[in-house]
Amino acid sequence: MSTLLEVSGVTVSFDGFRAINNLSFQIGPAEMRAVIGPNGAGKTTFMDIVTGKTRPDEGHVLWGEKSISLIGMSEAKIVRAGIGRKFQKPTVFEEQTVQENLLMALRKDRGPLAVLIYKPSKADLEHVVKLAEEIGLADALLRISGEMSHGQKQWLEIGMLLAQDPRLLLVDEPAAGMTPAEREKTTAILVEAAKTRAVVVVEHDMEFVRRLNCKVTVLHGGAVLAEGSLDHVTKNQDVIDVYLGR
Ligand SMILES: Nc1ncnc2c1ncn2[C@@H]1O[C@H](COP(=O)(O)OP(=O)(O)OP(=O)(O)O)[C@@H](O)[C@H]1O
Repeated sequence: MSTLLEVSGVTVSFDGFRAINNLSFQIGPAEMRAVIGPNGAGKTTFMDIVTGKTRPDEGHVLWGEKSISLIGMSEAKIVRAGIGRKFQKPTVFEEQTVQENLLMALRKDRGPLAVLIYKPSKADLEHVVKLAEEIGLADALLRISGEMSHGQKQWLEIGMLLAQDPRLLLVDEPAAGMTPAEREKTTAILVEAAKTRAVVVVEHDMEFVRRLNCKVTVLHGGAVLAEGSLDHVTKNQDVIDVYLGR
């Protein structure tokens, strides 16, 4: 398997406490991966490292075919390199419609003047329709985003990230606060997205992880405790002891 992201021997300490401890793992170019683990396992810190928010003390974070180091790269440059991150709370422009939000996400030139004089091209409008179909909001293009449900806002934000066509999408607890029906639809959106890019989902909800039907990495104490299918890792006694059995 070729590698899109390689994290090797990464360590991060906060005031002497090792939040990430010699962490190593790899993600392939079009794969879905779930990352699970108890509170404080280092899941958020791992995403902070990959997106350039936190700089590791040791180790390598290599990206793409050319194995470019992401360490020391600015957060904006990492986004441009093709890494998108979805935080837990949706951050759509509430007063704008779904279409306007998606158009804004597509825009390459975001300078103030460019925004003022922007008229969407036919190609941009068609692209937005396609994105809206991918996130199940094709019938909601003209709806004001702030009036939609929590789940719909989350899908819109996923669509806004997909508009940037990232090669890796990091998604933090997408199922939180969703109804069972919304969770199911979220699974479908992410599974579809992972056909053409890597998608890494951090999630506590085991039913959600099961439906993603993918390789699972269990973090504990800032390192990989177990890795494999969900059935494989949930049978692991260490995983039961530190996470599932609690
Ligand atoms: N900026 C920081 N300063 C000090 N300690 C930190 C900082 N960021 C994270 N930590 C600590 O590092 C450890 C790992 O935290 P992290 O948030 O990555 O865990 P997590 O697996 O995402 O947990 P959760 O499931 O609760 O979100 C925790 O013990 C946390 O308190």
